[in-house]
Amino acid sequence: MLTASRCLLGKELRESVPGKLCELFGELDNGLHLISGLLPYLPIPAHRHRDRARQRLGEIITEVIRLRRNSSRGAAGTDENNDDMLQCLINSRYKDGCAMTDAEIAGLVVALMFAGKHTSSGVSIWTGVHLLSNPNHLAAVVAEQDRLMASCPGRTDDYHRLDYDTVQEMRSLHCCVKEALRLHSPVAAVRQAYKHFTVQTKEGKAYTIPGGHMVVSTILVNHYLPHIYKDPHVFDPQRFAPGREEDKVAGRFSFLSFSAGRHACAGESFSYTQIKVLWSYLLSNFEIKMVSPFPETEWSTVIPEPKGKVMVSYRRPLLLTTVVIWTALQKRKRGEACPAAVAPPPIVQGTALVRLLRAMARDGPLEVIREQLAKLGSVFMASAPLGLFKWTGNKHGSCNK
Ligand code: HEM
Repeated sequence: MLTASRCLLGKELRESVPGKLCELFGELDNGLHLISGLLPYLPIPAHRHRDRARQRLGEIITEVIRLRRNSSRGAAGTDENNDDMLQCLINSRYKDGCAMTDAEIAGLVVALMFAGKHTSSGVSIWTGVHLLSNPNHLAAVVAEQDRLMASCPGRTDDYHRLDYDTVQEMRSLHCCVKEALRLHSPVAAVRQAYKHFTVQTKEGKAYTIPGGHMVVSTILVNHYLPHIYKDPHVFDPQRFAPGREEDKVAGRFSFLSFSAGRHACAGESFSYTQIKVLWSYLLSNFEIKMVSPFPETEWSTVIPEPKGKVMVSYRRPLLLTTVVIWTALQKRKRGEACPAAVAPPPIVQGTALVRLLRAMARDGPLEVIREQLAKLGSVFMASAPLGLFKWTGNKHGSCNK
């Protein structure tokens, strides 16, 4: 919700009313029952709450649109400071040169937020569940994170800043998200046939779809066809890697999670980026283990999410390391005795120094940390086999082990 609201609705709403937005979108969710598909305005409490929330959302968003339109640059429709979807829609023009009304814009951004909410969160959870249950794939993704973070262009100023290009390079993580999508596609594609047409099965049997009929593409069934996907029930992200590319085996309709054709999902690229940013952040900062059993699928909801709670345990070794060493640095600065040895947990190994600086950079400007290190004149030594991380030898001579 937070990343989507920043990208789609803009920084005003992301920063000023994030809790309120979550609550209002939650009310929209609660108004989505199976009966809503048949009788969307049935006067039941869930629908009343939904409609009230929609109205409130409309008011909040149109207020932002009004402020932007009235601001000097917003009035010209070219406010480059607002790099979000809301501003794109404000700036857009119909073919006859007319701008969209505030109500149209508000309706579109609410629809976009809603289209991506459960789909992306469901796939994020499935991606995590599969990754945490497959140590080999998890190790490959973590190694990819380490490699890409080490060469991320933003690292000197703010080591942890992810940029768009780096996210696009996360091939292993991308394949894992795609494989989670294949196994747990959240949406079915529904189309109306305008004129009759014939389809043929691979055995050569022909079926005619009469014009006017609704056609539901059972994406999940397609994704488990063994002549397209080898061992279709197995989580195997490598099936999308060069050389195998099973998502192309049956032509351009082999992989259908985002549907296809003119009305394919408009948010495909955004979803991948969002889910990858989320897992990149979690995997770079936490050691996570799944402690609940592999979840079953909840088929009774509109979007099949994991049934029940998925429980994980997590710890933040970098933070611990940072706190221990940062505290010692501060003591040193004040001229107090510092510990003879600092021994963070065994997780601190080969890339410890890089990771340490990265973690420290989050607590304060890197310049300050560099200054601290220079003042101290310390040498950090990573002792990988023992998992110890010590500092030694400084010009004051009091701390040499
Ligand atoms: C993992 C996440 C997502 C999945 C699996 C997904 C899947 C789909 C599918 C299958 C359709 C086509 C439905 C049909 O053919 O009847 C669709 C349509 C659409 N999606 Fe998504 N979606 C996701 C995320 C998003 C996001 C984040 C956005 C917006 C930011 C979005 C915006 C849309 C829109 C606007 C359409 C309608 C396109 C049209 O009718 O022309 N989706 N999505």
